Amino acid sequence: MPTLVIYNPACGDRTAAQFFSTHVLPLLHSAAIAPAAVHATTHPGHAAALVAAQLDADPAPLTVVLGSGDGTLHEIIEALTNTPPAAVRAAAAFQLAFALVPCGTANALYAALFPPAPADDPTEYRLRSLRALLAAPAAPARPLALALTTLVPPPRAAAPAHTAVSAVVASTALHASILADSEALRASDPSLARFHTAAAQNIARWYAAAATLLPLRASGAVERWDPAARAFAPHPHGTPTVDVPGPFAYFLSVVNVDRLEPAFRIAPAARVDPPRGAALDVVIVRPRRDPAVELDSDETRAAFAEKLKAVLGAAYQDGAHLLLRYAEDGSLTTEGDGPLVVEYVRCGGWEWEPDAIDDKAHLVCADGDIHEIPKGGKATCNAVAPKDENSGFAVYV
Ligand SMILES: Nc1ncnc2c1ncn2[C@@H]1O[C@H](COP(=O)(O)OP(=O)(O)OP(=O)(O)O)[C@@H](O)[C@H]1O
Repeated sequence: MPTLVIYNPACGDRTAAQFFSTHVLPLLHSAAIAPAAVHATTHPGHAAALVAAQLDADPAPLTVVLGSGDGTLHEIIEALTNTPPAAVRAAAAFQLAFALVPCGTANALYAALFPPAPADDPTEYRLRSLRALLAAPAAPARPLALALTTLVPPPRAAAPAHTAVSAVVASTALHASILADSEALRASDPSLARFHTAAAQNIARWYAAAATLLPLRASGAVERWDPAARAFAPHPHGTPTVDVPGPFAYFLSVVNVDRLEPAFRIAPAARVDPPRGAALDVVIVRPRRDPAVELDSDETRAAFAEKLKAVLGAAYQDGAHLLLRYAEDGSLTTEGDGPLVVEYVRCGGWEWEPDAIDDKAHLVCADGDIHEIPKGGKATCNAVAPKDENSGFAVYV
């Protein structure tokens, strides 16, 4: 199987080149793996073009040793899914297996596949996927599910639908707004502090939209997490789709991961109770479930924003946000049997139809890329899995 080595020298703290020359390339050499080529990317889109060129020249199963964050991985997966190289189209299937070397800022997929422990040696920790490649075929690569989000224009619109491809996250509401605003702030604030600025700008916002959850292919139902039983159970309102009226504060789905940063375990069951087949774990917060929310006013939204901050803070406490409930007065508690603050569901997909008047509800985030739903349109997101173990994308774990 040919092996291509690609790293993004500009990602994270910009140390990928040094890490590759000091650790990755010597390790490949000592394992007698001679890469077909070693590339440092020079611009956005470069990694995808390099992989496409390799697959066009030779559509055989390919291994890519990839030094990057989630963004470069996303770029390769989206490009190959939406526009497979001609030779791959002719072969009707391909397998691309990654050995990931985390060099980005968040590295959500890597952190989910290799949850960090305090005792980890930092260098060895970053070499775990590469070591799994070297141990293959004892440990074959693990297939990745994908979330395909189609931005559907209104009926009779001239523009074609666009499909975004995620290997980590597909979101709307707060998460999409933070990503969009932090990108706009990048020029004035290149530090990570821009994410906090963007969060503060959006935390009190509610998003006017209607969502529908689509059933899992495996069970034919939408499932809802029961924190007391620590298990999913069929959603009580499933028929088999579940209508979820807005407004929303938070709406985020993940695929392949239980976390978006090493400690931010927003969808813990994705690891402790992984889905069988293609599935999305969706985390929803809707302000109208809060007994203290009666009127919609600035004060109400400001008070609810504090609760949302507490929810997201609890996600850093080993996924404790799923235990939060409303007391009768709307305060947050982990006692009693009040309504759960977070609705955590597992489903085959979702639809999101924003109200025309709410511009921010039209934003969709796919692995960090921001897309806009055309006015009068909607977003439809579906989980898909490789059709067999010899096709699609996989990661050495
Ligand atoms: N030489 C380059 N210069 C600038 N940008 C590049 C270069 N090569 C790739 N890119 C782009 O850099 C972007 C960010 O890369 P990546 O996601 O790998 O790192 P990150 O943002 O630091 O990490 P994470 O996604 O884990 O937070 C990608 O969208 C990619 O297209």
